[in-house]
Amino acid sequence: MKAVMIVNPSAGKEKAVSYKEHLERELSKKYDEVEVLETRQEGDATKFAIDCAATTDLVVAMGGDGTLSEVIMGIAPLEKRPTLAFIPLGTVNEFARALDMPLVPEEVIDEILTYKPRNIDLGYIEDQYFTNSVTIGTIPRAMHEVPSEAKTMFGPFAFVMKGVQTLAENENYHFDITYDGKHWKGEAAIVMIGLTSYIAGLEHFFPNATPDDGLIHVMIIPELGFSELVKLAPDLWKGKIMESEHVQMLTCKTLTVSAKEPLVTNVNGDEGPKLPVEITVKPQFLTVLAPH
Ligand SMILES: Nc1ncnc2c1ncn2[C@@H]1O[C@H](COP(=O)(O)OP(=O)(O)OP(=O)(O)O)[C@@H](O)[C@H]1O
Repeated sequence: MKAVMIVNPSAGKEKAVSYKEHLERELSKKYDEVEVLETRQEGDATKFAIDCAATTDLVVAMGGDGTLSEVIMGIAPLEKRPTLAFIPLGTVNEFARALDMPLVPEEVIDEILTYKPRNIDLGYIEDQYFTNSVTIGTIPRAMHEVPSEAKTMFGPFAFVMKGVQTLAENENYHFDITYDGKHWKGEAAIVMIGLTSYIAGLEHFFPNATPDDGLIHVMIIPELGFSELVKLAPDLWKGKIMESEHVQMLTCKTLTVSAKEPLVTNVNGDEGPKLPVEITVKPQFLTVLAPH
């Protein structure tokens, strides 16, 4: 059996290289051959994943959510997809959180051979696969403006601070949403779309979502005045935002989103395609190693 490690040496405060040998040793206990490939630039992880897919049983992405997305972009379209594993070295690590993995890389490496294969859903937006979230509106626009030094210093909190600040700016967009043949039209500040319970590192965003339920979960958040925002913030932290009278929740398998305004999506924390977009879910599409 063969395993391939795809390592982004620049990820997570550049600690990837020090974990590399540890993981290689661990995988060698089970796999006859372990190959280590280091990325140098954007696109390498996708290319490596495509090149090795036909001849490997396991691909391990070692980096942040960006590296993971690149590996998934490589293997998802293939007919024969190797099993995927992930060592979380990024700032937010939405995917690891959604799968209940420890966020300490050493722990994941120590436990990886005990993890079980689990078939998880993938989302598909235009020509791109995603594991966790698509966000549209004020917060995602602000996410693209968070400087990388702030991400390094404050981690997910940097996104939350920027998000709350932006919500209070009172911007609204005119959305037109079709979901499984039904229709929603109205003004909103943000549309959050998730496959799992986590968005931007916040647990319980979609408390009922599991990574393999075959559903797209949607939350539509209207424009909020400062006082409403202050009232809503604790609910957001406690995972009770969906009980708020202010937000609208939907679940579906296919979704199209357009808006009067020229908005750009944020896919798993990175800039994604412009509206209009079509989003579908590919149920239990990818096999990943997870703690349970
Ligand atoms: N050797 C390299 N040097 C610099 N950048 C690289 C290298 N290899 C890959 N990259 C790019 O680094 C980008 C960021 O990687 P990734 O998201 O995995 O880590 P991160 O930024 O630390 O994590 P997070 O996004 O969670 O903060 C990827 O989009 C990838 O294309």
